[in-house]
Amino acid sequence: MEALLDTQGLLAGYGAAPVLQGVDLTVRAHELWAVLGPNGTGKSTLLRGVLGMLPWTRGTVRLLGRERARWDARELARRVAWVPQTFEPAEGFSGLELVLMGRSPHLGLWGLTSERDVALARAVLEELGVAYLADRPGEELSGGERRMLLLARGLVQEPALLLLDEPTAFLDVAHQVGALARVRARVDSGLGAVAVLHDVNLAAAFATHVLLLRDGRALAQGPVDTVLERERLEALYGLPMEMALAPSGARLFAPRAR
Ligand SMILES: Nc1ncnc2c1ncn2[C@@H]1O[C@H](COP(=O)(O)OP(=O)(O)OP(=O)(O)O)[C@@H](O)[C@H]1O
Repeated sequence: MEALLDTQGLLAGYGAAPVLQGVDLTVRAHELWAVLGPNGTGKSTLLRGVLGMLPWTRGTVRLLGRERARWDARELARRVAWVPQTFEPAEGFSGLELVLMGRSPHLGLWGLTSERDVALARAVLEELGVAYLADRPGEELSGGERRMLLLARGLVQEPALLLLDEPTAFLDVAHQVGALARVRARVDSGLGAVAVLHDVNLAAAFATHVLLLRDGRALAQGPVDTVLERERLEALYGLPMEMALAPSGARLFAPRAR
């Protein structure tokens, strides 16, 4: 199966010194990669580097089999969606209109949305349990409501590859689980996804694979069940950790408080 994303030896940064120091990552359809690591370690930089949004990157980045530099931006936006950490909605747009912006790479010459586009946007809002946001003014929304709209915008884009930067930040626990469950359902149907997360237990529950990133390098990467281990998480965060088995069989990780 052709990789949706393939980076080899990715170096990327903003100033003189690289933040990413040679990351290799291959993501295929049916895979949800969680990227875990301490603050400032390069997780968002990895997503931005993949998308070509940084002052400089070295190494190779291939998206759907083609070098990133050879993609036309609009063509790429039909295949790859990015859900950033935050956004400031321009004034005067409703929740539905903000979500519909995800359809723009698919629209024709005049940029007019069709009934199908609107139906799709409403269906995604419904699926995420936030249909009530459709008619709300974007600038009035809370942090969590904005996050749900960002995710909805990424999903209506109908990408082959979805890149999510902390999609669960600001969400209550029900919306965290709801959002990742919807992403995972699409991954099971053939989407490929990369999600920067801070919650190890959400990664354990929803990811198929994990990349542990520390100081711009991969500490470990691979299938979630083999890579997520207490000792590795201790090395990742520099903190004593505990692991327990829930009655369901799920592994639960927590920092050791004392
Ligand atoms: N626009 C920028 N210009 C210069 N340096 C930056 C810029 N954005 C990020 N950095 C630096 O790059 C490093 C990695 O940042 P990045 O945002 O990738 O970290 P992260 O792992 O996503 O962190 P967090 O978990 O805190 O979101 C940090 O040292 C940060 O200060």
